[in-house]
This record gives sequence, C-alpha cells and structure tokens, in this order.
Amino acid sequence: MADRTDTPCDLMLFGALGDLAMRKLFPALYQLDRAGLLADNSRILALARRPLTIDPFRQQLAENLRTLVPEAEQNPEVIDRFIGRVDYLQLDFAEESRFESLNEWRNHDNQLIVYMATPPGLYGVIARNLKAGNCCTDRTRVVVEKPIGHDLESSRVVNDELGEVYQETQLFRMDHYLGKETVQNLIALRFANNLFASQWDQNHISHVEITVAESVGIEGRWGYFDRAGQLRDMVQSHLLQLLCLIAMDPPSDLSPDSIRDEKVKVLKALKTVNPDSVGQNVVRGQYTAGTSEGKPVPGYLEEEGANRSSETETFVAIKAELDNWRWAGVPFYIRTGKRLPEKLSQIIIHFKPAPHYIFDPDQKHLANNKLIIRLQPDEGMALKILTKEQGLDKGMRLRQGPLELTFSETFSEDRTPDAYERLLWEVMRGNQYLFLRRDEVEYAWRWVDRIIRNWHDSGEPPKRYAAGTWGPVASIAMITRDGRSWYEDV
Ligand SMILES: NC(=O)C1=CN([C@@H]2O[C@H](COP(=O)(O)OP(=O)(O)OC[C@H]3O[C@@H](n4cnc5c(N)ncnc54)[C@H](OP(=O)(O)O)[C@@H]3O)[C@@H](O)[C@H]2O)C=CC1
Ligand SMILES: O=C1O[C@H](COP(=O)(O)O)[C@@H](O)[C@H](O)[C@H]1O
Repeated sequence: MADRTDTPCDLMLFGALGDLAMRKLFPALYQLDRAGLLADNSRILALARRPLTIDPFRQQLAENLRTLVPEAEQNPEVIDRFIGRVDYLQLDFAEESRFESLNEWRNHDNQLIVYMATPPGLYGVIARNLKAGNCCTDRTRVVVEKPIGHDLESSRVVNDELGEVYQETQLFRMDHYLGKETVQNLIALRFANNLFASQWDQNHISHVEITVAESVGIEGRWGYFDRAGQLRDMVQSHLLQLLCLIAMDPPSDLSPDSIRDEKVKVLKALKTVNPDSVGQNVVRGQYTAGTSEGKPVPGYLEEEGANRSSETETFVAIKAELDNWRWAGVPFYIRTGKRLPEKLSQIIIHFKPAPHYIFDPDQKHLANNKLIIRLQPDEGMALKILTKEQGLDKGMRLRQGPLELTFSETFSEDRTPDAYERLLWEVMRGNQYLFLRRDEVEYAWRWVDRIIRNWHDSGEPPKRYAAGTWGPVASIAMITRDGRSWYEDV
C-alpha cells in the first residue's frame, strides 16, 4: 500500500464490541499489521460497555478474525502479535470520572488516535470527557463515523461539540466509500488521463448515472435505519461523494484542501430540489416481500423489530442537476436501494454522439460512447466504442464493443485492500485527503434536508417495490421521461 509509518500509535477504539468495529475495523487493523504497517510499539485500547476482562475479549477477537479474514490471509503468528497489542477496558462513555484511567493507559510518546465507532450523539460527550481526563493533546487525531448528525442542524451541533475540543486539522470524518480503491481511481482516471480531461463537460457528456445497489436488507439494524432511511444513510454521504469526484474541477494538487475545495464547489452548485420538482425528480421506495438470491425474504415492515406503519424509504432515485458552467444541462441520475437484485456499484458516463451521423439510421441509438466504471464487485472499467461489423456482407454496419480493464485480471498480483485498511492507514499517516471537511458535510445535509422537507410536505408515502427488483417503476419512469433508460449490461 505504502511505506509504514515509524511512529507508534495508541489507538483508542470506542464502541469496540459494535458491528463496525468487529466486522470492519479489527480485521482492517490486523491486515495492516500483517502488511508490516503497524510500528512495533503500536497498541489498541478496545473500549466498550460490556463487563469483560482482557482474556475473554482477546478470545472473542481471535475468533472474529478467524471468521472474517480470508483463510489464505490468516497468519497465526501475526494474529497472536496483533491480539497482543489489544487491551480491553469496560467503560460507559458518558461517565467522565473514568476517563482519567485512559490517560494512565497511554504511552505519551505514541501518536494518539481516537476512533469513535459509536452513535454520533456520543461524539461530543466522548471528546469532552477525554479532555476532562487529560487525554487530549493538539497532536491527537480523531476519527468520527458517518452520519454526522441527522440533518444540517444536528450535524452543526456535533461539529461544534467536536470543534470545542479539536482543531479541524485533527478531525478525520469517515466516508468509507472514499477508502475504496476504485473510488480513489476516479481521481486517477480523471486527472491522470488527458484523453478524458478534455471530454469531461456538457459539450461532450449527455448524462451520468450513479447506481449503488445492495442486495441485503436491514441486517438487524432496523432501529438505526428506520430513523435514517436510504437518503440520509447512503445519498448524503456515499452517493454525493461519488457525484463530487465525477463532477469536480481538477484540483491544483492532491492536498486535502485542494480536493475538498473542489468537492465543496460541486455541492454548492447542486440545484435545490423544490416542491414543484420533487414529485418528478425524486422517487422514494420501500421494499415489500420478495426474493433475494433465490430465497423468499420479508418486506421492510415485516423485518425483525419493525414498526409496521413506518414510511422510511429503503430506495431512492434522484435526477440531480448542477448549476455551473461545466455541467449545465447534464442530469446526474442517481439511485440506491436495499434488497435490489444484486450488489452493484457503478457509474456510467454517457457521451454525446458525434455532431453529424453518417451511418445506418436504424443504428443511431448506438451512436454514443459510454464509460462504465465498476466500483464493486468485479472492479474495473469499460469504454464502449463503436466499430464496424466484420464481413463482406455487413457494409458499414456498426457494433458497440468494450475496451475493457478488469483490475483482477490486469493487475492480478495486487491484493485489493478493504476501504477501512486504507483509511486507518491514512489516519496513522495524518493525511486528511480521503476524509470530509466540515463544510462538505454541511452542504450535503443542506441539499438532502430540502428533499426531506418536500417529501414531508407532499405527504406522499414511499412507493412499494418487491424485494429482488430494481425499485419502484416510478424510478424507471423518471429517466424514461427524458428519453433515456438505466444502463443494463447486455
Ligand atoms: N456498522 C456499519 O457497517 C457502519 C456503521 N457506521 C457508523 O459507525 C458507528 C457505529 O456503528 P455500529 O458499530 O453499527 O453500531 P453498534 O450499535 O453495533 O455499536 C455501537 C457500540 O457503541 C456502544 N455504546 C453505545 N453507547 C455507549 C455508552 N454510553 N457507553 C459505552 N458504549 C456505548 C454500544 O454498546 P452496547 O452494545 O453495549 O450498546 C455498541 O457496542 C455509527 O455511527 C454508525 O452510523 C458507518 C458505516 C457503516
Ligand atoms: O454506510 C453504509 O454503507 C453500507 C454499504 O457499504 P458497502 O461498502 O457494502 O457498499 C450500507 O449497507 C449501510 O446501510 C450504510 O450505513
């Protein structure tokens, strides 16, 4: 991935028994250790509320790694070394008096990293308690998870609370999509290939599609998800970040603020979805019973712990537009949902046809190039170009075929690190370029809040779709009205 940092880190992980920590963070830290990227004296303090002692915790952690880390990547020696770095402390994060003991655990020569894998309502409390417990220096780095708040107002409260204790340069606001290799590749694709740089605007691109489809349902997270919904959970963060990386102007360098300045300009240019356009340009849906991977699955309202009258959306499709010079008149159709037919994240750039068409009129529908960027799975990209059909009898009939780059085939020797490995590694190196600045989070909320307000005012319930389908038919109608369709690889 990169050079190891020789500065040993003390990582305090709040919420260490939670889903994120166990499923993503510990396996990622293990992988960093396996890659030799953790300095020898780096240590981890797992903090959670359950009364456990160190041995049962370490045992649970080792079992967890053996379940989640692919077998070929399990090295018993590294597992032992990694587990040996981890301590456990039972703590109620709201209990200020106990935070002194965190200071006693610290090695003051090490770089202190605080990771808050907890509900966002606790970020301010933890920050204040760390300060009160003398566990706060101006070198401390603090990682906070998404979502930051529930809307613009609450995100300001969270950011203000964090800001009372830490400087902006100390805050690492996570969006794990920015840690995905293929998402970082968008920066390389756009700004390292002049071929695309000169074609990347409304003169050459007709529209853009961003699809982030999940086949899973709520996975036991009903309590959290029902308060959030797919717009807050996925669009406010991941999809808007993808849109920013596609739409932003070239930054002058790769420094965090150069990149973040350009992303903020995109967010500011997002056209407000007003009451007149919300019905036309935004579709929200909720899944009913259906199938997933060939098996019957319950509807959202029948999931465990469900409130049967919930109107929370599990699907959203939006026709977004940008009011700026580069993208005037180019719609960005974005959609994301749970219980769709497959897990698939992809971006399609539809180029405009050549100015004058000279081939078979029946084939005119083929005449625009497409760049397909597959973020997951089957990471790679394909540029659909037109060539002549071969054969004496074919005249100048056209066909569309791909210039294909499948990362696993072309770069088969490279292991693709998980997003959290990359992001934790960047925190250890103190590099903020893959993390969000406060204003990014707030501009994203501003746009999303407006959509939510208009939904509430319209009183329209979400449209139903059967699990295992591509969302409500209204999302197909939304794009068909513009004479287009969602891309299907045929
Ligand atoms: N899970 C995921 O895939 C993702 C999660 N996130 C974000 O990461 C954060 C954590 O999510 P997730 O792991 O799923 O949540 P969980 O609810 O699984 O974990 C949160 C942990 O915090 C602990 N906790 C809560 N309050 C206190 C307290 N007062 N004192 C001590 N411990 C406390 C909980 O302990 P207890 O079990 O005792 O209640 C729990 O172990 C959230 O902000 C979430 O939005 C972001 C992206 C993906
Ligand atoms: O942040 C979140 O992301 C996951 C999807 O992430 P992926 O890396 O598996 O694509 C989503 O399921 C979850 O609801 C959301 O909180």
